[in-house]
Amino acid sequence: MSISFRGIKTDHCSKSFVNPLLELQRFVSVPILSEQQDVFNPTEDEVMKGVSFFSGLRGSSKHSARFIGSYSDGGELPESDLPEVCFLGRSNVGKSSLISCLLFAHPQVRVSVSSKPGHTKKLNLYRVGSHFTLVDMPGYGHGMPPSFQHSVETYLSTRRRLCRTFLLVDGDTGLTGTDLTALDMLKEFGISYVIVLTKIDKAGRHKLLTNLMKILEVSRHKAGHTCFSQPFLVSSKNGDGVMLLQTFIAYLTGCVQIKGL
Ligand SMILES: Nc1nc2c(ncn2[C@@H]2O[C@H](COP(=O)(O)OP(=O)(O)OP(=O)(O)O)[C@@H](O)[C@H]2O)c(=O)[nH]1
Repeated sequence: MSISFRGIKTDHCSKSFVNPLLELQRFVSVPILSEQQDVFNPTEDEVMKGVSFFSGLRGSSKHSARFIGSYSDGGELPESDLPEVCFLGRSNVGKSSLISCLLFAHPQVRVSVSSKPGHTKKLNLYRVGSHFTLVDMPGYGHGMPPSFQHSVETYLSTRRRLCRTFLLVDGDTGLTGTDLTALDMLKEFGISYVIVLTKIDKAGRHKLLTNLMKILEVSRHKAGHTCFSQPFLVSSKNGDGVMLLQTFIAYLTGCVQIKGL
């Protein structure tokens, strides 16, 4: 599948229609992803459909997003038949900021963000209409709550409708030792996941590319088939990559169909 993609870039959180991975590709002569690897490359029309699920507008019907609750034990979450995706990563990597950006069209939903690592102590659930649920997890590493391991492992091993885990890695810092431990855990649990590089606005192009290539190499060797081969690159500060990620989540949760997939 070809990876050409037309990006219409604006500096607005909900309007940044750009694939930062392909922007980076313009500066390297070798393909970042090989021809054989799966690529998520929706058309502009498909992106608009995906984004409409997040904005709450779908055809003539409207829906809203809401906060469901906070849970310190991964086994205590309310049962649901809706598909779910969760966001895992080091403390301060930008999980809550990304969820806030994904739910940008719903200012009534307050996602608490802090510059202090370890701010998110519980699993926080957000629901978009009656379509899917987003789960913000506590961060690992600095400021990690004592309940982290039990809570997150219970969640990952028991959640029936978990369709994908997003493992967030800081695009400016790159992979850390704790990220490698998280990759091992996901592999051990057989969890399907996708890597998301955050804070790409902070990283210079060279650093971002170096960190991205390292992640691709490690995920190829460590993760095998449980890791989706295309990482997503995002900035919650300027919205780059967010619409593409919204579309991917809408696709994973069965809300939109993407031609060729
Ligand atoms: N420049 C930049 N800063 C970001 C971005 N995303 C998050 N931040 C900042 O990073 C800090 C941590 O963001 P959070 O979203 O609270 O991170 P978290 O992963 O939920 O953190 P924990 O609660 O510790 O697990 C905040 O100061 C954010 O403003 C981004 O895309 N770009």
